[in-house]
Amino acid sequence: MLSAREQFFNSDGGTASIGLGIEVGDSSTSTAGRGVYNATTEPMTNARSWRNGQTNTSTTATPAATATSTPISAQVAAVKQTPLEPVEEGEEEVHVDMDALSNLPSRDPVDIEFKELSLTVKLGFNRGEKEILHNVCGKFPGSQLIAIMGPSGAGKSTLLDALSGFKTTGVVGSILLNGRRRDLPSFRRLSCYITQDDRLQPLLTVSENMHIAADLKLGENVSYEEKETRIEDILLLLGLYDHDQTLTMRLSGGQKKRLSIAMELINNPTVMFLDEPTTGLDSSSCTKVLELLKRLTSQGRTIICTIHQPTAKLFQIFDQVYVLSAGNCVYQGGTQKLVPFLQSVELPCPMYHNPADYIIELACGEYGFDKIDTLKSATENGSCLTWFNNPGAVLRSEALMRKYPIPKRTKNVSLENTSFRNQCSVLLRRGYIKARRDTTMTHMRIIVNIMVAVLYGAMYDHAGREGSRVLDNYNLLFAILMHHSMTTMMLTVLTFPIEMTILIKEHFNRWYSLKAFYFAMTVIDLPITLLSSFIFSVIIYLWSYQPMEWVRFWMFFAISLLIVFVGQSFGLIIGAWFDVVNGTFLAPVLTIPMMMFAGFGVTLKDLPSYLKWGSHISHLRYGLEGFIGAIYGLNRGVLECNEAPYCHYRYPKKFLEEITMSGDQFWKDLIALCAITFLLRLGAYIVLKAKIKSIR
Ligand SMILES: Nc1ncnc2c1ncn2[C@@H]1O[C@H](COP(=O)(O)OP(=O)(O)OP(=O)(O)O)[C@@H](O)[C@H]1O
Repeated sequence: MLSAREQFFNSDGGTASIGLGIEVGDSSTSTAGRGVYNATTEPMTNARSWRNGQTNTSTTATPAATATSTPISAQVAAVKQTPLEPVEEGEEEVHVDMDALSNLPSRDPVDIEFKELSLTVKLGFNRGEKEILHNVCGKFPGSQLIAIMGPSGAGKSTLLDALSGFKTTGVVGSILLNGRRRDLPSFRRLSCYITQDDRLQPLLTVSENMHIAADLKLGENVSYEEKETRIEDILLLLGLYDHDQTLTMRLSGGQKKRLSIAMELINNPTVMFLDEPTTGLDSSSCTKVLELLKRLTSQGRTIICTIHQPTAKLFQIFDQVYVLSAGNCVYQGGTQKLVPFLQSVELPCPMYHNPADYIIELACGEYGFDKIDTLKSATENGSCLTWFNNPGAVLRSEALMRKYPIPKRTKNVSLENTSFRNQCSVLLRRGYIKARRDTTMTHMRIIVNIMVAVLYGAMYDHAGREGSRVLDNYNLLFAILMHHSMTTMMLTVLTFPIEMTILIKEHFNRWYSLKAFYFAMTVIDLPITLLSSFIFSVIIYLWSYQPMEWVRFWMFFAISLLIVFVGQSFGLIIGAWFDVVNGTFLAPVLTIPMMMFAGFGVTLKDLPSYLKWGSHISHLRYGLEGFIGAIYGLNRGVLECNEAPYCHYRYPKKFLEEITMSGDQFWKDLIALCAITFLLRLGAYIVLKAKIKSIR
């Protein structure tokens, strides 16, 4: 059976019935002749009533048909009075404590105004630029829930990014906050940005996530009791109190969305930007999330969301709507004023048609592109305030500036709310909880190291002391290098992009500085790196019968550890800049030249002179040389020869000569590996910083 909308568009030019008791005319360009709302008709608020089949099947709009349906005003009142949708069968009941809201301090409203705002992006080398927003204007009054709507690709997220300050490159035009030019660092202190995808730590419980957020956002000066009270209040308010011990990864989509909001509410932002908070949620969860946001505006918060195509019921929850079409504004004003606006431009909304759907259809150009121009000129690309709920009450810039002055920026004060020391210690705590629970990163690393060591041990049993198996031992040392280098590098390449998405959100919302993140990430990984490398080294060293001298073992372990660090740092650089797919391709490809320059297949002496430089940058070369120094250097004595009648490399010196290594380069190799690790770590930090900058 065709939906009402499909029937509407399937009409073949003449008068067609849409099965709702409405007659429609030529559906392609004109609305003339249709049943339409007039300025005095209230918009339909509960689209479900007709979508669920409570429709009149007669083919003409009759007074009787409308009289039998619930009066629209009654539906509006019902929607407005019901704080939460009744819980349907099988649906989780959300316990919301409205009193908790009163414990959150109120805020002076922040009014956002933008004028002649354009945003241009670069399309890449030699491919020019593209303007996404075209001189749009607008005004988002304080204490309101505002929807940015529009067809896909209209520029909703881009506008949100520009207004929140998430994107600064290519933005031209002015953005005013309570009449004053936006000072981005000050504004970031007042606002938060909640991304469309829930970038949450999956292995932490709701309570742990909230405590980490509180410790990072409120700092040491707020007492533990105060933080507890605030967390409790917010969890009660958002209906998450009963789930505080649930792991985040086990939460439903709606709960995750609410947790994202809860975590940002901790420091009570005045302006909240949410990118598609309803995407992926069922209609009941959508309503709950939007109603919660609506409640939050009552304390002075301005909440701006992008939304695709809300149902009539969701649309009604918003105070104001800003509709974009291909980077231009086609409507700005109250949700209740949309129908009268459409009528004023002679594009009346068909009766029983969700006005939100209709304006999107117009914005898509479904009724002709000339209609988009009409709408754009009627709204003056966002400058027109006529359709605001109460245009007379919208304060002018000068009045706003006096009434609600935005706190000025204090020079040389960092953006984060807490000290570097506090950020590091909280991030280390979070890292510790994650490491304890993360079976992939922690347990598997240990298990894989044990398994590979056992496998190598079985294959190269006795190779370390036997004169006839020196070449086998040489192969083993190179295989160990490859294991240390590749496993850690690939693990980082695969896991860091996920961490990166969380970092981008939290860093933008001023939870911590990049330095603190980087420091904590480096430190938190040390114990597991040390442990897994140590276990590996002990097993393989003993099983392959390497020389039983402490000094040689520590030399062997030191080189192993440094190779792990180099591999990790290399993985970090790749993981910070590239996505998983490209990173997985690039990491092994970049390792191959390092292998070639290691002096393993082709001795260093035989490398062509024009390729010699390669051996100086290859960490595998220093690793191999260091291993050889540890195992065959330090004037090692004559090897046993039990497994063959003739042992060509019984004298280690002979072997060293053959592979053109002196065996006394250990300290040089150690220093070179330390230097490479340091440079790569520094490089990874710079790449990470550049990546974050490039996104913005
Ligand atoms: N960095 C970029 N380079 C090139 N084009 C871009 C870039 N960022 C955005 N765009 C383009 O700008 C337009 C608007 O993108 P935006 O993500 O703001 O749309 P949207 O309205 O939020 O869409 P959706 O609802 O589908 O998320 C799209 O055509 C998109 O392809």
